[in-house]
Amino acid sequence: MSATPAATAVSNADIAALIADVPDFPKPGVTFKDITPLLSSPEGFAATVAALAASAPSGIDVVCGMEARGFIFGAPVALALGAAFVPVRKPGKLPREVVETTYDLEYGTETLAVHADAITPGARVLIVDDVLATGGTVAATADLVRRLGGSLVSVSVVLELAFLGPRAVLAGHGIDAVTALVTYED
Ligand SMILES: O=P(O)(O)OC[C@H]1O[C@H](OP(=O)(O)OP(=O)(O)O)[C@H](O)[C@@H]1O
Ligand SMILES: Nc1ncnc2[nH]cnc12
Repeated sequence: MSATPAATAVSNADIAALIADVPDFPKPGVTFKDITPLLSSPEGFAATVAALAASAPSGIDVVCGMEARGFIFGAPVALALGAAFVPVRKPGKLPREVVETTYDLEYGTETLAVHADAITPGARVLIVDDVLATGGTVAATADLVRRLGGSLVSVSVVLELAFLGPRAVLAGHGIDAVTALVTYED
């Protein structure tokens, strides 16, 4: 007898169908990938979290999720893996000592911060986010993880804008283990 979990009935193509293109947001020339229809689908959201968790190597101690959309997927993935969740936040939000870094986005610049004691040296870390665009956010988070002594073992995202070349950027930071559920080639 076999049973098919509900989550596996939803394919990555189904997940892609729940991501909407919004032209010229937040500025002309950018096509914004809107994940809110995916979040509105309990089956789609559950399948996405399950697929992200399934993509992780074994023995993950910490999942880092970046404010804000990385929290939506990172926290449930951490629960699914039995790992700690560490929020990587925009500046001025964390109440204790932080390490922080500033980097470029597809549509601006951003600073991210993490509590200085958030990661035990040697901890095996998975980064989870919704979108991999230029790769700047993941690279910045990897920098924070490493400054705290964490071992970044993998990155999992819902969608990748491959035409922006993020893999080369991440490879330049020594990050080769990257999983995207949905990839846009153009
Ligand atoms: O690969 P990159 O070029 O760095 O872009 C990807 C990042 O951009 C978005 O975050 P954003 O800073 O827009 O913040 P939000 O999650 O608060 O919407 C997205 O959630 C990723 O974190
Ligand atoms: N095109 C895009 N759509 C949604 N989130 C993004 N983050 C960076 N680029 C993005």
